[in-house]
Amino acid sequence: GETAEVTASPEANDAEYLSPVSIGGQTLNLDFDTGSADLWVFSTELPTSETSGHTTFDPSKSSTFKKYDGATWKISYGDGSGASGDVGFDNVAIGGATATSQAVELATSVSSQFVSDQANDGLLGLAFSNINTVSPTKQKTWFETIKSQLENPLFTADLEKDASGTYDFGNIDSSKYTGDIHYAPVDKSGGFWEFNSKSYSIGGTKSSCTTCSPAIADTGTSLLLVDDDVAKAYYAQVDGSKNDSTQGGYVYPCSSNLPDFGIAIGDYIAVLKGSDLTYANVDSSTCFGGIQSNANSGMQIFGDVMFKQYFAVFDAGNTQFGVASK
Ligand SMILES: O=C(CN1CCCCC1)Nc1ccc2c(c1)OCO2
Repeated sequence: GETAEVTASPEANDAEYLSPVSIGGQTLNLDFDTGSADLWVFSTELPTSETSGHTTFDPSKSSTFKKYDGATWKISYGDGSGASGDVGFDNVAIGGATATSQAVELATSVSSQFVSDQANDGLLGLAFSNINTVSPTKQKTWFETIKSQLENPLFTADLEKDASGTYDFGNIDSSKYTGDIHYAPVDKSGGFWEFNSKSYSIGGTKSSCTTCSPAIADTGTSLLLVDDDVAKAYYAQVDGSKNDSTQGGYVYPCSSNLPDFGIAIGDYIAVLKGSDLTYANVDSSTCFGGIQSNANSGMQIFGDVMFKQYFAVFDAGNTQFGVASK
């Protein structure tokens, strides 16, 4: 069976990580997103006013591209961004592994967030295809298309703080983590890599929260979006912190010593170091937290803030998600 490895390069503030993907021989830099299941790209079908700075996929230049007549797609993300367009099939290669006849969704419209993010040429969804948005027939993700060719039906994420990391497909590279991998069973019925998270710790003090929302492992989200009462409890321990609506969340003096924050991945508490829980500067003395409220959306979203501190295994063979120290 095959294995494949690809670099994941951070944008400013580690807001997102981009990886090179070859589609019909054309290489675009895509955001690998375990929180969605559409593979869509900036394309020559977009208005040129919206493609400045982006690499666009040109189906007319691919000898292997096949149009999927009548199929369309339309996606919107939790941050309010979105895109839509039409569909075709092509050969899609990542790190030397090629999925043939992979559904490739061509954008004919993208929201302003994507127009202005010139490093991002589209998304590669790694969630489950029951949430793919192609109509009239949902399409498989790249991972689902290639899974049967892989040595093992899994992939791993090793994202780094202000440095390039890797995604690996088909194998677990033991040089990338230390100690044990701690797994939680995944409920994939909602389409996400979803698991229970019924406790947390702040500065080493553990709390159980039987009413806490389930969590998803989401490489496409920068931050850690936790239930509102948990975010409140965390920042109650940070002097001078406040939930500032103009900044869009909790801010505090950059001189603060942030407490460690433990998140439950099933029965395992992964402790995130407080020293790595600041996301960005708001100004020279005010900082924006990596932990933010999910506004009680009913889902906790464990994004890149977690992946930068823990090696992650997305195991479709056993429908489980695991983390290990690194
Ligand atoms: O939207 C995303 C991630 N998304 C991945 C694809 C690119 C655009 C950003 N995350 C997200 C998920 C839930 C949210 C949220 C953001 O803000 C409030 O709730």
